[in-house]
Amino acid sequence: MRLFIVNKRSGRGRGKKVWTKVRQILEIRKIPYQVEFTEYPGHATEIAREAVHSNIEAVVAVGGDGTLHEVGNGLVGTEIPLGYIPAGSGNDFARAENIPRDPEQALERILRHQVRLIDTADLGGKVLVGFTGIGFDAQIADLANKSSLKRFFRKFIYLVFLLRCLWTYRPTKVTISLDGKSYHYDGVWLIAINNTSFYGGGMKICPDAQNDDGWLDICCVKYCRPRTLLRVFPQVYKGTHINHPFVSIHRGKEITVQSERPLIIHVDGEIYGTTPLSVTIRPKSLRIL
Ligand SMILES: Nc1ncnc2c1ncn2[C@@H]1O[C@H](COP(=O)(O)OP(=O)(O)OP(=O)(O)O)[C@@H](O)[C@H]1O
Repeated sequence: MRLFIVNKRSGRGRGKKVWTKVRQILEIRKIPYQVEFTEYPGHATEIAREAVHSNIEAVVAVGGDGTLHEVGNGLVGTEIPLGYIPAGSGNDFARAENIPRDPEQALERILRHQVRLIDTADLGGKVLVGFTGIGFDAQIADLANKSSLKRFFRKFIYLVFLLRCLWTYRPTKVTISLDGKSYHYDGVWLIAINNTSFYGGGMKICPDAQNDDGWLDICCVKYCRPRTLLRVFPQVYKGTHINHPFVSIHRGKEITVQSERPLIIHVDGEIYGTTPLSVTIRPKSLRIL
């Protein structure tokens, strides 16, 4: 029996539509299932944690990267595999894992039940499944999520706040420690610490990141003027931004980020807190389908 954890609100209601389609297929094909709907932030983790003690063969997250993150947090370190049917607006984990956006095809992949072990990373309490952003990008995500203009601008809300923050954001001094070695950077715009290559709805911020190689990839953007950042920005969708001198790429297993002033952090697309941050890789700690 598979348990589906559905965030009906994900993707501005896409979660509900996707689940209706998945449920129809399960019923037509007489495939037994259980379903639980999330009612508040953190609920998906609670449901997944409880499922670990029952006779469930897989837990399937239906939602965006936030829902995947929460279910992953409930299953990490256990024998129960995580399936994913993307229904969010970003769907960066699905992009990295080549999980089809079409619910029927995504379900087909789950039913094949081919288990793969992936890395996660410990943040001291929570676990990162896909990606983390610190600084400029997290600030944009925070403002966009809180904004009442969200309904009006929909997915373009990030672009609106990107343009606004470009002229108001204050780059700062940051120290990144990687497995004991420290890098001091001034004028830092953002630091991404990624297990998978994508974030922000298709930005290939750490193009070489692989979630089963035992490493976390880091992209640090620093020392550049807003105009330059804006000019180079489209290249992040191809991953070619890494060739610019103001972009530094690193890899590490134990990473700490300290900054002159507290910087906002997002983890798998949801606001997590502020710096300092410590991240430690947990190799092959999550089973996925
Ligand atoms: N019933 C609910 N009401 C309010 N928030 C919820 C509810 N259920 C889940 N959530 C929260 O909604 C957050 C966002 O969900 P999710 O990431 O799945 O969708 P999304 O933001 O539309 O997609 P994406 O992250 O791909 O853009 C989750 O992290 C979760 O904490």
